[in-house]
Amino acid sequence: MVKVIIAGAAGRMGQRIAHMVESHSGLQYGAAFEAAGHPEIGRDAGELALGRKNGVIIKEGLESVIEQGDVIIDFTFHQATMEFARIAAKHNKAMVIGTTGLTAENLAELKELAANFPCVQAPNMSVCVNVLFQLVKKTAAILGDDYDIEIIEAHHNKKKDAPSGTALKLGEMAAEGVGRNLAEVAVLERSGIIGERKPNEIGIQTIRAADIVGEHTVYFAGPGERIELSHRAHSRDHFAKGAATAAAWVADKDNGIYSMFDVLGLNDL
Ligand SMILES: NC(=O)c1ccc[n+]([C@@H]2O[C@H](COP(=O)([O-])OP(=O)(O)OC[C@H]3O[C@@H](n4cnc5c(N)ncnc54)[C@H](O)[C@@H]3O)[C@@H](O)[C@H]2O)c1
Ligand SMILES: O=C(O)C1=N[C@H](C(=O)O)CCC1
Repeated sequence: MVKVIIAGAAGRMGQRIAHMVESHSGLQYGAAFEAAGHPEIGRDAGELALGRKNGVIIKEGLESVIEQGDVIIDFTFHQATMEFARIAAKHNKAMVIGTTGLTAENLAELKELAANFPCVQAPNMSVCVNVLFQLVKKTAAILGDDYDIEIIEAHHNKKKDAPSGTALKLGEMAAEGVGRNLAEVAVLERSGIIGERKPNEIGIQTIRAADIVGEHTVYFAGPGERIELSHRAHSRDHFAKGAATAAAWVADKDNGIYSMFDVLGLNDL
């Protein structure tokens, strides 16, 4: 049985991950922790997330629970994630990182740290979104340079990072498909007299509203017609289920960075 430590256990994702860990036959809810000063510290994590006590008390900080689990599942905030990755590297504990908003510097440091622990890192852990990533790359490769690529994402009004990690990954996959570097062609905002659209741009636009769980559409628009590839999340459960699947998968892997393509066997599509 793989024992899981849930970071940010009182958060929106932390609570849904508790359900998916409890219902996974190979996982056990080992420990839970929250940020210093969080009002749920000291509370039974099961009572909070599952509606029944499970004896896992929400503690303060990762160091206080690091020996109580085998895999840390982290859906928190990018600076906290990096702090946890440094601790995981020190203790050789596996990690599943779903937190988005990691900078290029964060990702470079994570890659170095992962020489000391096995780590699955992905901006979206849903099966359908990971299939969509591959479909977008294939579609971009088939249609080529004659089609304008634009991405729109919509999320709830509590989300802190923009564009979403998923939208950025969709942009990367589309860019790969047409042989471009997203960092060179991404357009994240348009306002004023901006002139005509450059043919190689990949636009990514953001909507934040109410309780939208997560929606992404990629446009491939040519003269007189377009394809729209969309994913709409109905709940957070498919992200949480993906995180649980990744935790069970990564527990016995060699040190290094893995993606959900590795976990789901989607690399060779
Ligand atoms: N990869 C995916 O599939 C996926 C899916 C959904 C959300 N996310 C990402 O997960 C992250 C969290 O999303 P959310 O909606 O659950 O946010 P949230 O704000 O509801 O939860 C985050 C939790 O982390 C806790 N936290 C912050 N700093 C901490 C620290 N230093 N130590 C311990 N706990 C800390 C907060 O107190 C909070 O409870 C975001 O980056 C989001 O984009 C990823
Ligand atoms: O609710 C969020 O926050 C989500 N974040 C991820 C992202 O930024 O792509 C995945 C979808 C939900």
